[in-house]
Amino acid sequence: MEDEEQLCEAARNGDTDKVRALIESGADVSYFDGHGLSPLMHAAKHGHADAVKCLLEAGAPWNALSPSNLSAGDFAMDSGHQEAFDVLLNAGIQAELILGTIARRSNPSDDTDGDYLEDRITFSEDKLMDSNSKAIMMAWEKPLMEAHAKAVCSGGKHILNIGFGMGLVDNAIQQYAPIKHTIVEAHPEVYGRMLRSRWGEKENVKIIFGRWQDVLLQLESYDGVFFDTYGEYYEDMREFHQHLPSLLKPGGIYSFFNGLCGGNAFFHVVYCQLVSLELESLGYSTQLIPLPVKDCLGEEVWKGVKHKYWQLDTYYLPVCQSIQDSE
Ligand SMILES: C[S@@+](CC[C@H](N)C(=O)[O-])C[C@H]1O[C@@H](n2cnc3c(N)ncnc32)[C@H](O)[C@@H]1O
Repeated sequence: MEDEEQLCEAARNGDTDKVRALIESGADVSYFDGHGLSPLMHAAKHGHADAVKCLLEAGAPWNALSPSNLSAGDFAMDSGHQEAFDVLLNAGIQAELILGTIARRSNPSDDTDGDYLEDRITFSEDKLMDSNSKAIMMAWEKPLMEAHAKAVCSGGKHILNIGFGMGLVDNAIQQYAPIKHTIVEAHPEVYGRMLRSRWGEKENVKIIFGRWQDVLLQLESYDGVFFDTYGEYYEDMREFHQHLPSLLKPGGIYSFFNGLCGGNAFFHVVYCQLVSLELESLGYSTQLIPLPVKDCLGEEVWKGVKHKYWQLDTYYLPVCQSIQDSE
């Protein structure tokens, strides 16, 4: 048997001494066997936390995917192996904190947002699409947007929403009769549609047309802030978070669309933790409220949509507030 096949077998059996010896003799830790599984996936699937540690230390990629798009962390999670899961989660968080390989902008000149904002977009009753048939916003998210609106409106009557899209969250925010409801929208066609549907005439609404990055000086402090843009990266959201201390009043609530890595359950957990840690470093606590979404997401929803941006059964709605306020 090849060294790598032996490595998979040792990982599967939790024989850490053998795993170590094979690595020392040069076995490739990033090998995939005939089923497309790596030694790390075998160790994770069988809950051998020590073997998982050993393989990670030897450079096994924590985020490699099997042919069915599962990572080692998914295998540990699905089989209920908490210790192996925790080791992988920690490895994922550390790696993403340093490298940000999954959701971060890899090339600073790759300005997707710039392109998107110059694109033609298509409106229909149940979705808003970009020129590449990718969904900017979809009607199945309505209950989620209603829950976000409820959360951000619970802190007071001055509300800021970044990204109008289909106006689902803004319609829901209006139900709470805010004194002032500010909406920032950057796409000219979305903005045009807002004006045609008379959003600009509502007494309590102020529309600011432009990228949030470019209109920060026009913003004030709010009791509730919601962030949901499109065509941006995790890095942009992190940048937005740097402004929270001036955007959010004491006692205010912040929430954002939590679509981070919505195609893979384990990567999503990694990013939920990562964003919570990053917000914590800015002085905010994050509560993630689980909302089941399986029932509103049949296959037919995605007809004609190129990228299925959400594939998980549960949505975790973030509710963030200043740690001082929550104490
Ligand atoms: C996912 S949609 C928002 C959906 C909205 N939450 C709803 O309930 O319908 C994202 C919106 O953000 C806008 N957008 C994208 N980048 C932006 C930016 N940098 N600043 C402000 N708006 C932006 C897009 O044009 C789009 O209308």
